[in-house]
This record gives sequence, structure tokens and C-alpha cells, in this order.
Amino acid sequence: MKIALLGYGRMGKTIEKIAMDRGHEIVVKITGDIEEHDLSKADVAIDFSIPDAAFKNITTCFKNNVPVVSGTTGWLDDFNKATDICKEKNSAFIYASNFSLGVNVFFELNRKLAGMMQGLEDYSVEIEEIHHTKKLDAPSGTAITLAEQILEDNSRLNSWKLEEAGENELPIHAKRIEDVPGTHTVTYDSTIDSIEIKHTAKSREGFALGAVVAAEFLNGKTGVFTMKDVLAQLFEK
Ligand SMILES: NC(=O)C1=CN([C@@H]2O[C@H](COP(=O)(O)OP(=O)(O)OC[C@H]3O[C@@H](n4cnc5c(N)ncnc54)[C@H](OP(=O)(O)O)[C@@H]3O)[C@@H](O)[C@H]2O)C=CC1
Ligand SMILES: O=C(O)C1=N[C@H](C(=O)O)C[C@H](O)C1
Repeated sequence: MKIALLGYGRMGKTIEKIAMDRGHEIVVKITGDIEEHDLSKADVAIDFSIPDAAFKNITTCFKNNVPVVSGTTGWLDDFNKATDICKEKNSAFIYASNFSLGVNVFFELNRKLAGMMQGLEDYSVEIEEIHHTKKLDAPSGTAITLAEQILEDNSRLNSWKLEEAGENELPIHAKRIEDVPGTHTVTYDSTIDSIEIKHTAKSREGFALGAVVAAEFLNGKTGVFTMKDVLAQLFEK
């Protein structure tokens, strides 16, 4: 496939390497105004840019008939507007707060555990995320997804708010340490014991591989998809 990279930082560069290893070609790399670039040679765009640019990048691709894989976090207030434009233009879109296949398994464990803890009132639950100091957004997109999953499956916790906002039914602790690629921990704690599930990324390769696999999945499709669709197709094989 011919790929447009929207953002060519830590993730863009890792994606370039993995995409080329899998036989794809990078036809354009964009780090500034997307309207100054020619998208006509691209079969798909992979967006790992910055929160302020993501919506414009993604919707400009739809308007140019280029499907999009987006992993940029911190722009989701505009998510529904983006999916509306995708559908209007008959394009294809997949967004994930985390493209790592391992994290997507971790998401399934999180859901399952939240359902099981539903009836156990004595436990409190909290999330910790640790990332490198260059990360622009907090809490991480992955931590927000974990929190949303816990709330969906646990009616006891019905008013999730960030700890910083002063309401801590489901606190998210965001820590920033030098070069950490991404660590997420969900802990249920009682006076008797605690239960913890944790995912530790050892590098950015897992995120990048998942994004390239998602781009391969989008090829020839129209519509709005999630990593669940990608995993379902992988497990079918
Ligand atoms: N979903 C997932 O699996 C993952 C998501 N992420 C997310 O991906 C995003 C990127 O992360 P990371 O690569 O570490 O960040 P970097 O800061 O390393 O890279 C961001 C890139 O975006 C470029 N950029 C700036 N403005 C624009 C613009 N208008 N259009 C296109 N590109 C632009 C920057 O260019 P310049 O440097 O010249 O300013 C840079 O190349 C973040 O939101 C992060 O949270 C990260 C890892 C995994
Ligand atoms: O910015 C990063 O680096 C990461 N961002 C994503 C997030 O916000 O969850 C995914 C991953 O943890 C790395």
C-alpha cells in the first residue's frame, strides 16, 4: 500500500520502519499544514500527530478520498464530527487510543474484571498511567478508554471524573518519567487484598505494528471501525 504519514515524530518514524518491512511505501510525510501537500498518491493515511492538528488532518483526508488510521490522542471532543464527515464522504476510518495488540487484549481483561468486580462493594478502583516526559496530553487516551470500560461495566461507579477535578470515584494517576513508552495499571483495593492488572510497553513497536495492521485491514473498506474489528478478522484466519 502507499501510505501518507501524518506526523513524523517518535511514532511516525517507527511506523515508517514497520510499514516498509511489511512491503508498503511511504509516499508523503506531513508535519505541518496538510493543505500544502498532495494526497493523491496515498491509499491510506496514518495519523500520529498532535491533538490540535488531528481533526483537520483526518477530515482533509476523507475529503480527498483517503481512508485514515488515527492514533493521535487528546482530540476526541471532535470525534463524532469526524465520523460524520467520514460517512458523508463514503470513506473509511479507524481510531484507537492504543493500537498495540497486547493492549487490546488487556482492554478485554479490563472489561471482564470490571464485570466481575461489579458486586463487590468493598473494593475501590484506580488507574495509573506512566509515560515519557514529552507526552502532551494527560491522562493518556488509553487510561481514558480503561476508565470508560470500567464505568460501562460497573454501574456502582457512575460519575467518573479526573482526580484533578476533585472527584475521585475512579482516580487516574498520570505520571511522567523520562523515556517510558507507556505503562497502564488498573488496581482494585480492599482492606483484605488487592487485585492488579498491568500492561507495560517495552518500546513503540507494538503501537506501530498495530497501526500498520489496521491500515491493511482498512484497504478496500468503507465505514468506521475499531480494533475489535481488526482483531476479529485476525482471529478468523
Ligand atoms: N494510539 C496509539 O497506539 C498511540 C498513540 N500515540 C499518540 O500519537 C501522537 C504522536 O505521538 P508521538 O509520535 O510520540 O509524538 P511526537 O511529538 O514525537 O510527534 C508528533 C509529530 O506531529 C508533527 N506535527 C506537528 N504539527 C502537525 C500538523 N499540523 N500536521 C501533522 N503533523 C504535525 C510533529 O512535527 P514537528 O516535530 O515538526 O512539530 C511531529 O512530527 C500523540 O497524540 C500520542 O499520544 C502515541 C503512541 C501510541
Ligand atoms: O503518547 C504516547 O507515547 C502514547 N500515547 C497513547 C495514549 O495516550 O494512551 C498510547 C501509548 O500509551 C503511548
